[in-house]
This record gives sequence, structure tokens and C-alpha cells, in this order.
Amino acid sequence: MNASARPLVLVAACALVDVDGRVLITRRPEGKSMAGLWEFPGGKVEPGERPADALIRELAEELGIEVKDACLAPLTFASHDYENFHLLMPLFVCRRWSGDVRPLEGQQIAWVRPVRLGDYPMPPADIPLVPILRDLL
Ligand SMILES: Nc1nc2c([nH]c(=O)n2[C@@H]2O[C@H](COP(=O)(O)OP(=O)(O)OP(=O)(O)O)[C@@H](O)[C@H]2O)c(=O)[nH]1
Repeated sequence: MNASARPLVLVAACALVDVDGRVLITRRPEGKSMAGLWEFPGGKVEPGERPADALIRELAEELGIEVKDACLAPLTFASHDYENFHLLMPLFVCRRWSGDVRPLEGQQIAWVRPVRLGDYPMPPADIPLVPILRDLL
């Protein structure tokens, strides 16, 4: 698809960081696009929704945790041309939430030191985020 014809898709995602400084990544299940790749939890922002609210909703649905707006800080973003859409993905960081992280959608999860993120195959949009996370977290 011609780059200028690609719809812009807004996805809010999060680097959840635990007390040991490890970051949560989740594995895209079979049957989805880019199955098997590791990504940051989050999802598409619905029309009329604020990115932070979309993220809070997705973190509750996917991982069963409650995150307060004040505990989300902007970290960086990804902007990437996929074949059929352009992905714009603000990446927030969150170090405080309530509840235990549980993979509610059957997804594999991993808590990973930022220096080891490169060991996990990720979607192309996420690759430039890895050195940024290593430097900022
Ligand atoms: N949550 C999340 N999505 C990402 C990341 N990197 C990346 O390219 N994406 C893409 O952003 C979109 C997020 O959509 P989604 O999570 O709400 O929905 P989905 O996987 O069911 O969508 P899809 O099956 O239509 O691709 C997907 O196309 C996904 O591949 C990431 O780190 N986290």
C-alpha cells in the first residue's frame, strides 16, 4: 500500500517495571498477526478514548491489574510503517499498580531486564524501542 494511503492506527502500550527493574513483555498468541513475537502490553485506542484510558482498560483486561492515571508517565513512542497501516504507539512507563499480574488471555508473559530485551523477537515497530529502554530505565 502506498505510504500516504495507509491509515494511522493509534496503540497505547506500557513498560511495566517491577521493583527489580524488570520489564513485562507478553507474547502474541497463535492466530493473531505477528504471532509468537514479544510486545509491550496495551492495545488500540478506541475513537473518543484518551490513550492513557485505553491503556488502563487494556491492562485490566489483559493482565488483571488496576493502574491509576497518575502512575502512567510518557516514556517514548514508536512510529512505524506496516504494510497496511502506520502504527503510532506512545509507550508509557508504570512502576505502580494494584493486583498481581496474571495473563488473563492465555498469553505467555516474561519479566525481563532491559539489557536482555534484545533476546526476545519483537514486532518491527518495537525494535528501535529496545536501546531507548536500556538507556532510560
Ligand atoms: N500492544 C502492542 N501492540 C503492538 C506492539 N508493537 C506493535 O507493532 N503492535 C501492534 O499494534 C497493534 C495492536 O493491536 P491490538 O493489540 O489492540 O489488537 P490485535 O493484536 O488484536 O490486533 P490485530 O490482530 O488487528 O493486529 C497490533 O497490530 C500489534 O501488532 C506492542 O509492543 N504492543
